[in-house]
Amino acid sequence: MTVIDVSGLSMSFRAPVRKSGLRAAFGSLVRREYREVQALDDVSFAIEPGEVVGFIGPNGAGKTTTMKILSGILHPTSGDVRVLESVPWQRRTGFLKRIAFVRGSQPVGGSQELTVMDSLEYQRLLYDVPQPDFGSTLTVLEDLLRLTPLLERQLRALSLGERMRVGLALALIYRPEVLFLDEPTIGLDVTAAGQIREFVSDYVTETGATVLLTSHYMADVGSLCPRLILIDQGRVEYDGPLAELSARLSPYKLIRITARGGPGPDFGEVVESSDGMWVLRVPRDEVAQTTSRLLQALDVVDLAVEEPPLEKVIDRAYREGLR
Ligand SMILES: Nc1ncnc2c1ncn2[C@@H]1O[C@H](COP(=O)(O)OP(=O)(O)OP(=O)(O)O)[C@@H](O)[C@H]1O
Repeated sequence: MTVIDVSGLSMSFRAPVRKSGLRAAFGSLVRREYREVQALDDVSFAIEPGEVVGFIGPNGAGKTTTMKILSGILHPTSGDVRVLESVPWQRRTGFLKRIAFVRGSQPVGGSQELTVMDSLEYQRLLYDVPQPDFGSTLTVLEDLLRLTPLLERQLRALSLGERMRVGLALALIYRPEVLFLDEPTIGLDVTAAGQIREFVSDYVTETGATVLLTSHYMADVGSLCPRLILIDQGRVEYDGPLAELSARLSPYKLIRITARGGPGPDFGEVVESSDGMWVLRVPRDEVAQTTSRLLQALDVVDLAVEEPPLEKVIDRAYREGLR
């Protein structure tokens, strides 16, 4: 069974046009002008059970709009969508209990006066989680998200990183099968972001959940998502393995070499060098041959072949497009 099936999805918003200045402000009270924003234009993709898919694109590409539609918050202008065989915007209780939508920009809603434990209890009642399941899931989440010291704290007193951990716990306490994660590491420091990534990876391994994840941080995408869907101006530009996108956009690999004397100019373009270490940019189909020549010609201490940094690949995709 396909978990997420999207076909010909389009969404346009009618946004009021407001000109600046007092006269224009009064004018808009009498006669409102609108402009049409085409956020999604004929988007199609399918996601199978247990897949973790990175949904990436520049600002305003349509990622959050798609997630809102898939989680039943927005009704699209047109198109067919099935998530767990349900139409999301019909918001059937049975469906809502099987999915979760977590936004890094606002991970915990509701009354900020409640403690974390009260909020978890509230979720238990709302989602009808049997007490034994609640207890066992909470034990796992406490451990994976290091929640124990936070349980008696009020939501309003949590730091950004703590809010994200709590937001995930609130979303996962009812064990959803499909997880929509919108920028789960936004604003977090390197360590906190790494912990969230590790948690998502463990959760997926343990539960087999299906995940659609947006992020502007390539570390999230690179470490969690074997498959990428790249969207730009509301249209899907790429859907496939991460490695293939890399190969398509960057016909080079990097050879990182530590050697006495240095490689010299005839082995490839040197893109970085320091203290006996050089990074060479070499066409993909010449990597094996260049590596063997390097090993024969030089006193090599260390050698590694690397993909170009994902940031560079994606930046190129955003700036130059894929068509
Ligand atoms: N409620 C709305 N009314 C009018 N336009 C909207 C509304 N919501 C989104 N849009 C527009 O739809 C387009 C897609 O927005 P969306 O938030 O889905 O982008 P995004 O890919 O999530 O961007 P970001 O990476 O900046 O979060 C943008 O042009 C945005 O301005």
